[in-house]
Amino acid sequence: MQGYVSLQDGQQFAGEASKEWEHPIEGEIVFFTGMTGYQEVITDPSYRGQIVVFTYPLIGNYGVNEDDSESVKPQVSGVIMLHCAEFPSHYKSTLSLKEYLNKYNVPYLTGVDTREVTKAIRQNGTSQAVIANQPVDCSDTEMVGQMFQASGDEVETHGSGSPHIALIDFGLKQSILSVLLKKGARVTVVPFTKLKAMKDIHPDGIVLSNGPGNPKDAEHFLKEIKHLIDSSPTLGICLGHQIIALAYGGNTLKLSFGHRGANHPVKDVDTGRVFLTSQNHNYVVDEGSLVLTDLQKRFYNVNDQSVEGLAHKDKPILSAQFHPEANPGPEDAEWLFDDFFSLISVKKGVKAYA
Ligand SMILES: NC(=O)CC[C@H](N)C(=O)O
Repeated sequence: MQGYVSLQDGQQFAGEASKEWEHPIEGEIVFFTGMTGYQEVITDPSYRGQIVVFTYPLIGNYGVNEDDSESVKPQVSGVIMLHCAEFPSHYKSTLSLKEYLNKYNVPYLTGVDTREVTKAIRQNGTSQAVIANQPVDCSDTEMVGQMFQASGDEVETHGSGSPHIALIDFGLKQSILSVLLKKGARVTVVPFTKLKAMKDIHPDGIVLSNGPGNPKDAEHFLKEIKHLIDSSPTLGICLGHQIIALAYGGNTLKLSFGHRGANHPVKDVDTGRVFLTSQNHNYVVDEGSLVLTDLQKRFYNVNDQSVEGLAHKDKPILSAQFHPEANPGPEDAEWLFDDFFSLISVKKGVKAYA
């Protein structure tokens, strides 16, 4: 069955539809350049409300497994591929990608010239788009804020180790929780809408998670977040990093087409080291706005020089626009969690956590 993805600027791209849809499906269209990692991308809550174009021509060749999801179900609004493997091959695979997407009713197109779509997004910027069985005029569709749909509802504690981390959930990836537990921490996940619970938690450190949408959607929570992180070692990841910048008086801007992939080079201003990172973001901290704040640039993107992380001038606060928890992508930046744990130990006056 014929399917189309229509962009807001009027461009349309044809492919094979996964089924006949009752209604057109809207979303913000973005592209991901990694060769692998489709399961993590599709289930990452930061992609909520987005239609993801996979630029690598063959997707789904190792299937979908029980271990690699970043949340309990797919989060994307739609998927655009050139080829999607019918017969995956991997010892862990339990479903083909098509079976998985169909199981959760996620609309997808195959047979689309994904590189042409990517060129269109690169030329005109990220925009709203529509998937349907016919070309659609979507010039007046508007982006819908997703932050309130992506985070969990309950305050939950995992593990029994140390330090005790409060992980503020804006739509968190399971990998952030997994890395913290792997490093021995006890983690209390606190939905960002339940910050009042923090008064009974007394964590040794705070992690602000990733999440979907515009960081400015969290503006009503900034005062409370600043109050919490002012007195606690803090690590912000992706949306969490952007929220730290906003909380301390900085600004965020929208990139033309975002960074999404598994090989984005980042330079550490402190050490001069360059390392490869996993990324997924539309927004960045406006470097010029940092002069008005007590934050300084700690990392930057080697490709476009944009801000990739911050450190507070006096307080134990660190942040990364990239994903130190990887998944998908390289684990080269996992040491950032160790640096964060060191900030906690210094604050507590002990040598280091295991
Ligand atoms: N992965 C994330 O946390 C993404 C942050 C934010 N939604 C952005 O697109 O920039």
